[in-house]
Amino acid sequence: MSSTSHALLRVSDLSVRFGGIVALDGISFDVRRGEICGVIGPNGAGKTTLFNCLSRLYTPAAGTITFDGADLLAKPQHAIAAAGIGRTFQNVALFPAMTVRENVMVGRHCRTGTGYLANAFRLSAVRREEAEVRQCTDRLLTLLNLDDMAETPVKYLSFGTRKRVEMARALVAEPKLLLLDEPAAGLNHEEVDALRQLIVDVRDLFQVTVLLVEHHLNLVMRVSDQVVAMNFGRKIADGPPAQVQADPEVVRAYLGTETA
Ligand SMILES: Nc1ncnc2c1ncn2[C@@H]1O[C@H](COP(=O)(O)OP(=O)(O)OP(=O)(O)O)[C@@H](O)[C@H]1O
Repeated sequence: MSSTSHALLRVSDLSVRFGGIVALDGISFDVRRGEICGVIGPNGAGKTTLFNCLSRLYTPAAGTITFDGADLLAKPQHAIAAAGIGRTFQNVALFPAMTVRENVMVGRHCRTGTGYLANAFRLSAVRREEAEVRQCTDRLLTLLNLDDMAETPVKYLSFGTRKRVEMARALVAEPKLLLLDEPAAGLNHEEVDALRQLIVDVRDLFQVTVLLVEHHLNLVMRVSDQVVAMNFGRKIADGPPAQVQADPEVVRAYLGTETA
């Protein structure tokens, strides 16, 4: 089998324009199953635009995205989680007054099937489903060391711990691909170190493929199997971290740019 046949995600010739600005200019890359892929690039390179295409917030002007053998662009945004893509947000998007367990349970919503009427009458199928959601959630809280704070409202937790809760909420839906949007933003040095370990543990435990868009070069280089470097909407390098870091075009793109 060729290496490309292992691709869970294939981005081909993707282009996005905002008026006269070309935010993505024919970008292509594959992400292989079970791997951690980091996307880097200086400010304005197009990382967020790419991320927004993958989570179906934007529809590109041209190009295709194939996820798990199917056309991702044919799916509406609300069908993404059920299709097997989970995501976290740059500015943690949890319900602050709800407990850790409640926040994580919300993430299972896309895997539940009972409808409005069944819920209104609390039929036995609903009770069975609730028990199953609770079981999945508790298993995940244990795996991510969140047991002790299951009943704590999220607003009392540190930013680093909230990121862990967000990761748990994405994972409870059993995604095949986890999209992490600048997970290191706002974290201190020790928290970034813990995050690096968490990303590796999550990949190993859940056998999930990870794509992270990140400014923190040190984290990306240490955690990724593959790094895609972008500049001005184009891919300038793609390969193992050491190779991408040493690439003359990547060095040029970052020259004079703060690299965390
Ligand atoms: N909604 C928008 N309307 C107009 N232009 C946009 C929009 N979003 C992004 N752009 C432009 O598209 C280009 C790519 O931006 P994008 O935010 O994707 O880059 P980035 O790599 O994520 O940058 P940063 O690291 O600063 O977040 C930039 O020139 C940006 O100004």
